[in-house]
Amino acid sequence: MDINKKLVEEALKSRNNAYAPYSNFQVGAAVLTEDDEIYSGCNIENASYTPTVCAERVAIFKAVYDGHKKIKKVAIVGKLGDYTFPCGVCRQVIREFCTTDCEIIVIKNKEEYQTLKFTELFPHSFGPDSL
Ligand SMILES: O=c1ccn([C@H]2C[C@H](O)[C@@H](CO)O2)c(=O)[nH]1
Ligand SMILES: [Zn+2]
Repeated sequence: MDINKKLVEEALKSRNNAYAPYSNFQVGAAVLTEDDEIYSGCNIENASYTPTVCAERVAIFKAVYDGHKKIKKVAIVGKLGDYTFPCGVCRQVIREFCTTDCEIIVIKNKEEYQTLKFTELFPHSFGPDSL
């Protein structure tokens, strides 16, 4: 199966695991590491609100914990039928671990998704090489 399609399916599946009783906005994400492993995540909210973690960061942190520090694709699905783009905090976290040609896949549903370059989404960023 086409890898983008596989990431779309994993993100959609992960969305079902969202813990989002406060916003009722369920999000799923799937990332592809440089060595072709897939890690997925969902958003996990909190009664105190600020500890909430987005789906993208859950997926990325799982990958990094397992030793995969380079990510070449990130797929995201929020409200079905709409494109959901990563929030600012997640863009910065993606920036930390992305490859130079990293792609973002935003998903409307199983059949409709679009791909964009991460640098298009987050130009002029501050990253590890800025220090
Ligand atoms: O790209 C996004 C945008 C929002 N959220 C989550 C955070 C919160 O739980 C809910 C509403 O903002 O959606 C994500 O997981 N990823
Ligand atoms: Zn986020």
